[in-house]
Amino acid sequence: MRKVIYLYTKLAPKKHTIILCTGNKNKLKEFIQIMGDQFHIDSEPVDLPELQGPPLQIAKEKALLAYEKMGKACVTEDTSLCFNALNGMPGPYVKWFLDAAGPEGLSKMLDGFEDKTGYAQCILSYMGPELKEPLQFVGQTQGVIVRPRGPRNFGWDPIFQPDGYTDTYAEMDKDVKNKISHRLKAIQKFIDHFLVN
Ligand SMILES: O=c1[nH]c(=O)c2ncn([C@@H]3O[C@H](COP(=O)(O)OP(=O)(O)OP(=O)(O)O)[C@@H](O)[C@H]3O)c2[nH]1
Ligand SMILES: [Mg+2]
Repeated sequence: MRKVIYLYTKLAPKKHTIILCTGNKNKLKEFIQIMGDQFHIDSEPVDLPELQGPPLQIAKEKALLAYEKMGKACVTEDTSLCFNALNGMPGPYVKWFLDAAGPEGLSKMLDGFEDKTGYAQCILSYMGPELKEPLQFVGQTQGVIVRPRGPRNFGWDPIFQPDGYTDTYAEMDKDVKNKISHRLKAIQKFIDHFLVN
């Protein structure tokens, strides 16, 4: 019996726990779908103030605030939707644009521009007691901004159509989004870093 238990713990080692500080249930869901097989994801729904500035700086401050609040190693995520015709805006401020204008209004912002291209960006930040500054992992997916198509349960998913696809993020199966998304790419870099270090 002892041998069996030993073998079992060897073959099925306990998953590492990652604490994700986010108030966004859809982000959490995607984290679990993407990395739930490899890690146990614990979430803390802390409402963190977000400062103004370049995306990496905003994400860094968010990670430091989360770490200060939690008092232990944790992960935060900051997501941007960037329009090339607007030199990257609304970017990290997309949440406020969405709240004010909805997906329609957001897509109409590009009506006066020929260039409808843009990109979704995820900055994953990890801060722990062994670090002076957060580690940051950036994932980007290029695409075009379209009029809303598909379910409206997650942010700007209905107006973002990734390059090489005819569906918006909202129209595609979750499995497909999670294989090409900005979030997947940032998580992949995060996992690669911790696997080699
Ligand atoms: O269609 C979408 N597909 C996505 O994959 C996605 N990821 C985030 N978002 C939205 O973009 C804003 C980012 O702001 P954000 O990073 O500050 O997030 P948040 O404030 O909701 O949560 P958090 O800061 O507590 O983690 C918020 O409106 C999010 O709802 C997405 N919308
Ligand atoms: Mg936020």
